Amino acid sequence: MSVSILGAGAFGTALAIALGRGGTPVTLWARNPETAKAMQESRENSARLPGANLPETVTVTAQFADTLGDTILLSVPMQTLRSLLHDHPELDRRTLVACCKGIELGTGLGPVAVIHEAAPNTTAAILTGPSFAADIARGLPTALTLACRDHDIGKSLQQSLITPNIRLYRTTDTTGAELGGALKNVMAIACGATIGAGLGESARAALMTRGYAEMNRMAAALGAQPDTLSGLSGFGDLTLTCTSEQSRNYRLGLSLGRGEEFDTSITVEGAATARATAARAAELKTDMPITAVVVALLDRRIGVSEALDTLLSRPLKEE
Ligand SMILES: NC(=O)C1=CN([C@@H]2O[C@H](COP(=O)(O)OP(=O)(O)OC[C@H]3O[C@@H](n4cnc5c(N)ncnc54)[C@H](OP(=O)(O)O)[C@@H]3O)[C@@H](O)[C@H]2O)C=CC1
Ligand SMILES: O=C(CO)COP(=O)(O)O
Repeated sequence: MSVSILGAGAFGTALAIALGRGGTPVTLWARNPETAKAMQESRENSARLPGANLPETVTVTAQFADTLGDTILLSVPMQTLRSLLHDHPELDRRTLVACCKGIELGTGLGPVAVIHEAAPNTTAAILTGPSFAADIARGLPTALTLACRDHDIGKSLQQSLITPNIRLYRTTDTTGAELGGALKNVMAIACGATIGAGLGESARAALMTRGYAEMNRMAAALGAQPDTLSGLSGFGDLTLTCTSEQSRNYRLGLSLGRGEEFDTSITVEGAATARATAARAAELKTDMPITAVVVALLDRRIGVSEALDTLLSRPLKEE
């Protein structure tokens, strides 16, 4: 069994290291030939995941034709997933596992739905849940969710993708799994902004809890199974991302709260996802006040204190 990983960013590289360390032959595809050559020679991704060595079982290449292994993981940012599939029609008719977390701007779709649209003869799955690339690469223990609507293919992927430090739980609810991974990033921006502005940990706990309720409302509106969001892909990842400075989404929030600039070259999925989700929520007439406030913060239409005031001044209701 071989695995190909398309996208040699922090997460793709970390997954390659974990799988390769477990003895699986891995081909890691970087779109930039110079990046691929440097990684293949130095056995490190110095730009995105410095300090983690690639095992001998991992080959890095920019030749797309070399990357069509038994199992294909797509580890590119959400807003580039459709163009990757469009540029490589040979990915159709295969089993593809999305490793990205987000909602597509313009369509309001998550990764599995985008794969189904762009490569209609594909079996799509998603690997999601709480894990920082650096933790995976260091061999620290993690537990993730593998979601695939086809039960048998999901079972086989679960077997192929476990590693000594990645334990996988399985579900057929791809809608719930992809929503949890996408929306927790929006909540992490809100929580980072709250802490950055010095509004305190009590406010963060309130935001996480009400954010979780908001995530569940959207999940219900889109037909997800009611308990999926209480698992690793929802509650688990929300907890990790809203409380750790390792999270880029949380760090963007911190910068907003402190009134500092943030490096726009860093992948922060929650920004586009907040906008895409706010638009989808309006269509579905689903109340998502924290998401709306995050969009207003990102657009610099309001500051953090005003954002919290907006949330606290909403009509009183039952929990
Ligand atoms: N980092 C983490 O801890 C985790 C990340 N994820 C998710 O993984 C996904 C990827 O994030 P991450 O790896 O961290 O991001 P990075 O910013 O580290 O890397 C993104 C990678 O995607 C590549 N890329 C961008 N656009 C394209 C494209 N059109 N075609 C091919 N490759 C492309 C980039 O290539 P180039 O270098 O040439 O620009 C780069 O290698 C995100 O959805 C994220 O939420 C999930 C769990 C943990
Ligand atoms: O998804 C992640 C942890 O599960 C990584 O979070 P960030 O993209 O915010 O760094």
